[in-house]
Amino acid sequence: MPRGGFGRSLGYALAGLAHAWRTQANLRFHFGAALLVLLAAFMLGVPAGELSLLCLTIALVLVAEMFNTALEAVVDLYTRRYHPLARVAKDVAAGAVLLAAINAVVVGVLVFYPYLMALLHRISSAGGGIK
Ligand SMILES: Nc1ncnc2c1ncn2[C@@H]1O[C@H](COP(=O)(O)OP(=O)(O)OP(=O)(O)O)[C@@H](O)[C@H]1O
Repeated sequence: MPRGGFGRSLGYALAGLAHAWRTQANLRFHFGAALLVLLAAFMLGVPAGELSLLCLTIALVLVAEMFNTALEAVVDLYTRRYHPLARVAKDVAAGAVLLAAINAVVVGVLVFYPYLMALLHRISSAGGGIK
């Protein structure tokens, strides 16, 4: 049965996601790290506002990775030979992913720091109580 415009577009978008997932080890790594971060946030009781910030930050990294993959494909479509502009395009796209990843580390430290400190404090207080 032929799909309508929206169904077709959704299918293409999902195919793009599946292709990136299959071919990009970095995307799988970032996704796995994101799941661990979200799990830790739930366990530490990080509230919804800060959880949203973490989700936005994670999405920024994954979206940058997807655009990097798309740009690599376009460059490779244009030329497989060495070209200084091809290098610039790929390096700048990779730099964008790096920036997003550095931002994610900074946001992660800022969000998790007080919760980790509180947890350490609780653990050390409990240890003191046992003596
Ligand atoms: N056609 C080209 N001309 C010049 N330099 C290129 C070209 N293709 C790749 N490079 C250089 O090699 C680097 C790696 O390119 P490549 O396409 O292998 O990206 P990658 O990040 O290794 O890909 P993937 O994300 O699929 O692992 C680029 O960042 C660029 O510096």
